[in-house]
Amino acid sequence: MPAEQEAAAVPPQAKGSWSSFLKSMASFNGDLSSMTAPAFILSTTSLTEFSAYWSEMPRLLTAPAKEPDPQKRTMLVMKWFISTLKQQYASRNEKLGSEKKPLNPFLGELFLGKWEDEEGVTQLVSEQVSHHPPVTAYNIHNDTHGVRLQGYNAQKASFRTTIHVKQVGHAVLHLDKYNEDYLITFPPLHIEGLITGSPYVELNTSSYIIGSNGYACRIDYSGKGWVSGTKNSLHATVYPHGKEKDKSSILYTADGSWTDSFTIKDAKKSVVDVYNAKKEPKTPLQVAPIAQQDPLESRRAWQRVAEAIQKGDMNATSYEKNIIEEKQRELRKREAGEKREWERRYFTRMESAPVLEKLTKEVPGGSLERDQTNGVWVFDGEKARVGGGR
Ligand SMILES: CC(C)CCC[C@@H](C)[C@H]1CC[C@H]2[C@@H]3[C@@H](O)C=C4C[C@@H](O)CC[C@]4(C)[C@H]3CC[C@]12C
Repeated sequence: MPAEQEAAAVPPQAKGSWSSFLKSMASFNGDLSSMTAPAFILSTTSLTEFSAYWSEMPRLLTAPAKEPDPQKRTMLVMKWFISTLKQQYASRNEKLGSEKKPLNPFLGELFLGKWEDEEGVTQLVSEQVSHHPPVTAYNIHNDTHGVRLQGYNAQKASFRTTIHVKQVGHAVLHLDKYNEDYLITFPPLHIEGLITGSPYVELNTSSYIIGSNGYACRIDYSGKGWVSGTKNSLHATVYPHGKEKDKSSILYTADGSWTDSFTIKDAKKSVVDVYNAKKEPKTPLQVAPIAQQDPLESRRAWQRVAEAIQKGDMNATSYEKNIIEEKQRELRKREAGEKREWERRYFTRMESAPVLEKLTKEVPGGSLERDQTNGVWVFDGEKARVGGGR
């Protein structure tokens, strides 16, 4: 990297703090929440909000529920999943010019909202169910089409020339009409552009979608690389369980870019669909005005921190963050004294999860990794009915 190109995107007054940040990464302990980043890279959005990326185009989420053929349904689940990647991994870069460090949610933090469009109402509940390690759980459901997505995720990071993140956890898409489940695993990622001060996410290796209908999908990710390759590329295949390596069993393929467009072909290599991420219309998420939100709701709880970050006032940011952290420490102390755990508002830790366990066995090297997510988390409909409110 030529010296003059180094940290080119870093504001002049932040060059010192960016190089200190890069140096501090050499002793990074893998805990993303404890990473102290310079002000210009801080986001005003909490990780609990990221759960909304799963359904910004409800039409694609509900499409599999309308398809009677199980192979095509699996292909439509694949199409929806790939369509969410741009929002999940590239939207901050596109909107803000670089990836940012999200706010680290506190235990019990909530993010609630809904999408209303021609698909009916699609409801979102996102809750921080664990602080050590940080785990976010979510439930997204559309009763008009009998579609439910629930999942939880944690991140395990390491530093080798850049930040590498392994995602732990999974999501399950359930279709009522076919009583079908699709286990979704998450791709590992790494941060590019760290040296130049304009970080962005690139996805690595592969992730899986395993249907209880006997079909599965593997998505391979590749990026620009040192010598060749194209940014944000993917190659995906749909195949019957156990036939991942058998080319003659491939039912559908998808090739292209998860930030631009990809083409889906059938077994005869005929084009079935071309998805263009730049043209697909999104439905805006509706979130209650801050004044009407529960005190645990993300935008209300972080309001003063977000204002301080926006002003670039680091002293006020630390002061306001400290108030939240102090309150959390007090709560944990009280719970320890009373020998009880924080009561999650919408989710419950499950001792046994037979459907998940069965589908996980179909993922090469798959395991539920309960110890890394403080348990297996499921949406608790009864809790939501009794105390969930909105
Ligand atoms: C920018 C850099 C200097 C700081 C590192 C920030 C780091 C903690 C952020 C960067 C990207 C974030 C990913 C994000 O791309 C998307 C998702 C998908 C979502 O479903 C779950 C959260 C996750 C994995 C974010 C975690 C925090 C990441 C790694």
